[in-house]
Amino acid sequence: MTSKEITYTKKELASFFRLIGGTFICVWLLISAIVIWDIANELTEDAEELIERIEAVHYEGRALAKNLQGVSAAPCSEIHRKAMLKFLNQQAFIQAINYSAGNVACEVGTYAPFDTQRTLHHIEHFDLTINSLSARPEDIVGLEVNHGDYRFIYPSKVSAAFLLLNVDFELYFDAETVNQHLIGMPLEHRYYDEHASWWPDYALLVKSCSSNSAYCSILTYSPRQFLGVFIDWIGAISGIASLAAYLVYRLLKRRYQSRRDIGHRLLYGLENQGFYCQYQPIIELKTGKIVGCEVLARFRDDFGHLSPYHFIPEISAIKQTLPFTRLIVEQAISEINQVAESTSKQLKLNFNVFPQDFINDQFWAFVDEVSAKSHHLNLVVEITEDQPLDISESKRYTEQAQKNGIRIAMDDFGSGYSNLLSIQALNYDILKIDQSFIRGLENDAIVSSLLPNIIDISRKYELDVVAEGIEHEAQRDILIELGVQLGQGWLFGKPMSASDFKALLRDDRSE
Ligand SMILES: Nc1nc2c(ncn2[C@@H]2O[C@H](COP(=O)(O)O[C@H]3[C@@H](O)[C@H](n4cnc5c(=O)[nH]c(N)nc54)O[C@@H]3COP(=O)(O)O)[C@@H](O)[C@H]2O)c(=O)[nH]1
Repeated sequence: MTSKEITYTKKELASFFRLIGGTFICVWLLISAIVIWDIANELTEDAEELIERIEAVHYEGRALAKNLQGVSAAPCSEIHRKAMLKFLNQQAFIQAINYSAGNVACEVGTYAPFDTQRTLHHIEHFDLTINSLSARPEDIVGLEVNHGDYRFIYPSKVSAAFLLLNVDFELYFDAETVNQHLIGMPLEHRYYDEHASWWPDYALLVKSCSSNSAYCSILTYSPRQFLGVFIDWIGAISGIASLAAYLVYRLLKRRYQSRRDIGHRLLYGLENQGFYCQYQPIIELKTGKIVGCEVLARFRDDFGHLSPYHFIPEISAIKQTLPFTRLIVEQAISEINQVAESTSKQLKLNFNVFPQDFINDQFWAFVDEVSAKSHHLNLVVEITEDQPLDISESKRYTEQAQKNGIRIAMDDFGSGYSNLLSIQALNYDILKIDQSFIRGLENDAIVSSLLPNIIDISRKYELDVVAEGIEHEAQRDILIELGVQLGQGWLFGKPMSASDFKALLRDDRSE
């Protein structure tokens, strides 16, 4: 994985999930609008269809009645029956004609007697009788229409037209003087008996009136039906959305976890200002004068700070020592060169190098390049022998660096692999005594008893000595007595920002 792929922080994850939530709500609102629009469309079509059917029945019955009234033969005579049969054959819907007046009765066509009859209202000399209109189409027997002494029987498929899908409807006659309910559920009575008053009567209502006649229909979609459709949609969408959200969550979580991994944090930090510099003053012990500083790298990101003891070995493990050192040194030179310039001082700038980079041409090419720009600085490369050094290789680079005015310090002398052989072979300029020798110096700690010998060695090899980790004045005084020229430690200042270091330099009255 490259560092470019690792881009998720806690904040980014939160905004990502907000985005998913927002998208989900928007999609849901859009779908809701589409569903409502679709249901309203369907209702309108059904309402219009209902009107068309009732008009077709109305006109056919009316025309037939007119024709039959023109037959002058005696009711139920042979001629009358033949005429009824002839007219019946010309009808699109009517299935049977029944004549009944006084004690004369006859019929033509196929006619199944109705079990129950519900007579609807008288409209324009028309009596509509719906028989067994029920919610189940297979129960419908038919539709019976009365006109004077004639009765027309329509087949069940015509009645079925009134049983519109799954919606509540009302068909009514809306003439100037009459407003007559025909079939269906009268709107004004709907739900009032069955439901609590807070429950709305309908969620959607569509009205359609004929342009040829006074028939009108009203179709409504009850809240329950509406809810049912939504629940189906919610189920489907939520299922898909939950699955998608879960997959995205897994993906982000995996990335987030890998992002928390220290190696990834450091890689990301190298490209995104995760590292910054602090400076610890280096002091001339006798005078207290600040002669320079050591740059110490720091790291922080959205997950918090990491100690150098934690990230330095990791930088080495992920093979980023050179890019890391370049980043730190470039930043330090830029900041401290400015400090030196503004305080008119020539300063030592000590920086640490990994042993594996010490024998790398690229590293030295970089040092040459930056030293040319650092006019107010004397660069000191500190090398820790926490890994064995290839002495013969290192010698070549040490000599070249020294020719270029760069001084070489052995860091943390007395710890790691640092040894006397290396001092002899590598021609160092400076020896930095590890702080373990300074700790307890004022109390005659055992390790401190080695100090005079270390100082003798440094004299023998003409090395400057810097004592690290000086915390107390007593330690400083003993070191001065032993002849140590330079030192650093909390007594003089903890690692600090460039601006604090500048302020410290300005306050330095030791000169
Ligand atoms: N290759 C690089 N190594 C680096 C770099 N920056 C830091 N380091 C190495 O990390 C180790 C830990 O460093 P740090 O936590 O910054 O500790 C240093 C000082 O803060 C600390 N110190 C200084 N004075 C005192 C003191 O009086 N008391 C006390 N208890 N601690 C003190 O000691 C560390 C000094 O570091 P060094 O002189 O280099 O030994 C450490 O090994 C750093 O080298 C980097 O940029 N590159």
